[in-house]
Amino acid sequence: MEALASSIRIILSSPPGFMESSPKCLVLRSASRDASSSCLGLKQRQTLKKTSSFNGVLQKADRKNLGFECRCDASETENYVEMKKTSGSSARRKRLAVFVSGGGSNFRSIHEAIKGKLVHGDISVLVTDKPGLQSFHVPTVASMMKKSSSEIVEYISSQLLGEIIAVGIKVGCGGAEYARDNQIPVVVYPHLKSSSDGVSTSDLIAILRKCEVDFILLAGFLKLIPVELVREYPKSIVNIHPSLLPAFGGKGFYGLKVHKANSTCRYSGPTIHFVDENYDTGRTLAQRVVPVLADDSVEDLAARVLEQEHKLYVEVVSALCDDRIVWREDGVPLIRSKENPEKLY
Ligand SMILES: Nc1nc2c(c(=O)[nH]1)N[C@@H](CN(C=O)c1ccc(C(=O)N[C@@H](CCC(=O)O)C(=O)O)cc1)CN2
Ligand SMILES: NCC(=O)N[C@@H]1O[C@H](COP(=O)([O-])[O-])[C@@H](O)[C@H]1O
Repeated sequence: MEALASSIRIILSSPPGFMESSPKCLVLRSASRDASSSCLGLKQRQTLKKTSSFNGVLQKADRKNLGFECRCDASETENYVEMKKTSGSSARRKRLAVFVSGGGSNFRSIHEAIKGKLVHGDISVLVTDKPGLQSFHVPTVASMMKKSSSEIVEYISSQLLGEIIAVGIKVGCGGAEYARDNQIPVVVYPHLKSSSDGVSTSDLIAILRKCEVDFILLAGFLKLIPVELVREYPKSIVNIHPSLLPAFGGKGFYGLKVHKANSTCRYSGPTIHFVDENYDTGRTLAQRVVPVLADDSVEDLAARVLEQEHKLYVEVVSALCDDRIVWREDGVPLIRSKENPEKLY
């Protein structure tokens, strides 16, 4: 029982971005992260709901995503005036959609660069394949927590003000939480067959158009972007991959799996590429090289690559927002240097 108590903390309030809870609703934040989720930064929250209309509440919460107003920063208006003064053009700041599935550290570093005025764009919407709240039966929660149902019921009953009707787990991701904490609208995509969550590709395209999104940034997003979306945003979707493509790319190569495969080499590093309809086969735009050290663990290598990812993605997004991407006649995309406009790299 102590082990269970140590891995679950009870929060008797609704954290921001969480649906309103009834007096009998507890939010239990589980600190436990199993191996399969470690690369996704998966956090689990458990919610107890006295009502049987749990899914109804979920659907209402998720319907908000479809009706949300696209975000238009006050700062954006202010910067727009600034750009009009300096450039004399009526070009507005670029609008970005970021797609995540996990911890969202690349998303956060881009957002921080925007706040630090290193990137002259704005994030209008965050898209994630991780749904909001989901309701599970107690036995399912028990198997997720690797406990018996009676242990789950006994522990939670000991903490509860009333009896248990259902237990819900919030299977979210750090990126979505960061977005909610920073008032960035969150859309769940793709539509999940298992529940009412998520929008269809055509709905997503409509939302992105409504938000006047210029560029889509994939940052740890683990689903294949369908050809309809790729065609809707030609030369406007980029992805970051944690190896020097074409090495260790393609289906099955994501998260720590990439670093495990790469650990047999002497060098690694992030690649940012334009997205086509297949995994990791689009035109490479930028790369950075890091050494693979003899005594590196997979996690050591992942951390070294991730540090360079954050820097490289900010550099690339800055170039995208400044219209500094140049397509060579053979179809190779290059970046025009900010400091020396004569220089392409
Ligand atoms: N059309 C494209 N979609 C996506 C691309 C792309 O280049 N073109 N890049 C990926 C990101 N990625 C590598 O950078 C990548 C992500 C996921 C996979 C993968 O094998 N996924 C599994 C499912 C994993 C899960 O759902 O947990 C699979 O498809 O079986 C490979 C590469 C994003 N989308
Ligand atoms: N093939 C896709 C892939 O493996 N992407 C990788 O997922 C991680 C997401 O981290 P983050 O959520 O902290 O940005 C990053 O290392 C990114 O390169």
